[in-house]
Amino acid sequence: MAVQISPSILSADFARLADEAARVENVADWLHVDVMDYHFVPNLTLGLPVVESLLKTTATPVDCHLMIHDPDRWAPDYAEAGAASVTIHAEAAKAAVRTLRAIRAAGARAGLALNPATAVEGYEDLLPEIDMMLVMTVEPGFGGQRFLDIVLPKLARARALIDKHGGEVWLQVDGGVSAETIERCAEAGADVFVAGNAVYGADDPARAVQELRALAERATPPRW
Ligand SMILES: O=C(CO)[C@H](O)[C@H](O)COP(=O)(O)O
Repeated sequence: MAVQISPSILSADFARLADEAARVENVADWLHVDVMDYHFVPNLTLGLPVVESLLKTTATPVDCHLMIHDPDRWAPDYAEAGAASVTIHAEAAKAAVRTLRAIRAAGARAGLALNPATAVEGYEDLLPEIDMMLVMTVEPGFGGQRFLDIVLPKLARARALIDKHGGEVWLQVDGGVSAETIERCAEAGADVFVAGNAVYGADDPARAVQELRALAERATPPRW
């Protein structure tokens, strides 16, 4: 699987989202949109109406990460709106299988996110239901946090479980991903890299995406 970079608009200027999306168009593989509801995480960002507007302004596939209390209620709506990927949190979903199937039925890729303290082993049986696993390397809620390297062994275990399963499940990493940390994530087996501050905090976000991609490609084990 080729390395994919997903800039997080959490670190972008929310008053100029269309322009901010355009700064990485044709360079980034995805646009990562963090939906936070002030219940599942202690921060509030944006919801479905903003995502619907953003979808009209960008050609980059949108990767919605739902950090919300009730993903079972809302996740299918994001897929129906046109998000190409919708990720729900294992800690929040009460009907994960039904919700993941509803995301797929609406035409989007279905993702399952795990907080730093959530064990991947408890979710092995859900691998046939997902297109991507997201391993958080910060506590979700805010951009610009310090990368939690204690999560790297879990990332490697997730890679091993995915390889054992044998399906086409991508492994995404999110939180503190930067030029200093991305190589360790790639070595542990991640193939989709979310970066907020490292992209939108840079003078030239498109160049930052290219540099992150080059670092990840160089560090990706040859088996891909
Ligand atoms: O999900 C998130 C926070 O909960 C963000 O996607 C993530 O933190 C990106 O920001 P940065 O790369 O600056 O850490």
